[in-house]
Amino acid sequence: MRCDDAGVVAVRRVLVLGAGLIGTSIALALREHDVDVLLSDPDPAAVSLACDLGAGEPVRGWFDSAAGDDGVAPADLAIVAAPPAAVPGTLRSAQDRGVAHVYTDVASVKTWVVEAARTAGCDMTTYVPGHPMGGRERGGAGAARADLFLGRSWALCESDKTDPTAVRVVTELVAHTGAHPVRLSAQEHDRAVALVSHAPHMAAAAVAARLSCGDSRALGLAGQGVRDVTRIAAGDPQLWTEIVGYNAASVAGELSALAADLEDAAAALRETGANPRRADGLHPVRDLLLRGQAGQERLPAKHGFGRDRDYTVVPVVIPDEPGSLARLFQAAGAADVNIEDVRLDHSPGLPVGLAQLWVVPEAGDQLRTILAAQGWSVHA
Ligand SMILES: NC(=O)c1ccc[n+]([C@@H]2O[C@H](COP(=O)([O-])OP(=O)(O)OC[C@H]3O[C@@H](n4cnc5c(N)ncnc54)[C@H](O)[C@@H]3O)[C@@H](O)[C@H]2O)c1
Ligand SMILES: O=C(O)C(=O)C[C@]1(C(=O)O)C=C[C@@H](O)C=C1
Repeated sequence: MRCDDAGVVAVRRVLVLGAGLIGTSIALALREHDVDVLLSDPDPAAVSLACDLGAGEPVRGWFDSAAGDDGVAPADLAIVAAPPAAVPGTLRSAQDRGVAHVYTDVASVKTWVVEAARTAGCDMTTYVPGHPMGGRERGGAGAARADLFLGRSWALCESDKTDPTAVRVVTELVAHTGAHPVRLSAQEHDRAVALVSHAPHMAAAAVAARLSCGDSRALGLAGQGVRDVTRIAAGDPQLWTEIVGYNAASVAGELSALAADLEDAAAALRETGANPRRADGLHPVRDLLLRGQAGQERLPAKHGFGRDRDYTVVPVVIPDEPGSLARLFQAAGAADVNIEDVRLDHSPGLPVGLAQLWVVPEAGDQLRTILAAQGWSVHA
């Protein structure tokens, strides 16, 4: 790490402890800034996949060479990217071995993690508790993306014990990922994420859980609405049980308020079902819908100074038959267009699906023209 006269730090070497979705995504973003990244994980397959994806180099064995035992200098920063319950122990062990000058974590809950770290005897001066507000419903290194945090908020929950240089180092990390640092206390953080992340996750799970009772004909009618509302319900139940369990009181409060709103709406609908002519019967329903619309409008489009990487989406209707997606990819490849991302929507029973190809804007028109000329059903 270099620190100039103005106190600006340069992070050169980072150790990522936990090569899953978040650890590998951070590593990929750091590699784009030529930061040296070492990766470690109790699961060797996770490290191997992350390294193959270009996220960095493996630390030999679990912590081996980063421990300083064999003369390797401590990293500028160690990032604990493990599930919340594992953070305090991993941090303490890393600090005991002196693997880095500064430490941070990415756990989705902060009050419990910080208290547990303190109780475990961690050095709180070099530790900056953090939480990037970018993620996905799929875990593991295979789901990692370098741009996962672009334009997102990244909570930093330092205390008055935290060394200001440590905060500067972690702020530099956040800047490398394209995220925007938001400084707040661990308690403020946990109340905020109960509202904007943890309760929404439980609500999505509740909606998705209803689908497990639906018959397949009903599910066959599913459009984009239910997919939008339930996307995050695909997240890892083990991880999310930990997350909401460590933020229990705040999440419970949000869920009770949500349940009360839904119960009011259900009561009004029951009443309307029984007395369809009562003019004011649907007032609670309309009120909830209006408040819902107003709440949704209050969400900032994106936070911070960064802009999401611009992509053009090319929607193509493809037949639901073996090899059609492969042929579509081949056609894009032959047109020399790189597919940055792909989304597939397909309702069971329908003979076609919708493939949405994400490409850089300058390639969009070219891809549309070439695919259409080859007979693909390309849409605007
Ligand atoms: N998934 C999200 O959208 C999201 C977003 C922001 C923050 N987070 C937080 O990031 C952390 C990691 O979540 P993820 O989604 O990357 O999960 P993940 O399952 O993709 O990866 C977690 C990795 O941690 C490893 N691990 C387990 N115990 C460990 C230990 N003691 N030391 C080091 N590594 C260990 C696992 O082997 C796994 O590879 C969690 O604390 C989570 O709360 C998740
Ligand atoms: O976009 C998603 O898939 C997420 O769920 C990301 C999300 C969230 O916004 O709630 C989930 C958990 C995190 O701790 C941070 C971000």
